[in-house]
Amino acid sequence: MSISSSGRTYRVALVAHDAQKQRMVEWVGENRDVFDDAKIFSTGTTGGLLLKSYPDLKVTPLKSGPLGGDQQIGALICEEKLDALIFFTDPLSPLPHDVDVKALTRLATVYDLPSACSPSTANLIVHGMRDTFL
Ligand SMILES: O=C(CO)COP(=O)(O)O
Repeated sequence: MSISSSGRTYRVALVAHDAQKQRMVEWVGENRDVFDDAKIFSTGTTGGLLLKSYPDLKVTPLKSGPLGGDQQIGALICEEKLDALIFFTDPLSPLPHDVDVKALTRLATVYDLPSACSPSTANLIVHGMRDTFL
């Protein structure tokens, strides 16, 4: 059964910091039933890796995170063009664009967008996606 069988296409942002990128690729692979027909927005490097592993996914890669990609995803949240944000963050490394990361997660809260910063919480969101959209 496809995600759009409910008549709606799920719109999700998938973002991962470097130390979490491999986990993100694996996690998407584990949840292909949810993502096969979803409209996916990603920061540049994350999106490139997802497309390399799964060329048939509908991924729109934006700018790389440190070059404004987080802010582009934040803009999509403000415009209410996303249904969820899955952002595998790296809590153990300093980042040059930490303020952008904070702004992005803050906007997800401002707009009460379902969001997850780790795989276990992301699993709960895809569980909900299956219930709502499959
Ligand atoms: O830095 C990021 C999010 O803050 C991710 O960006 P990339 O996917 O371009 O590495």
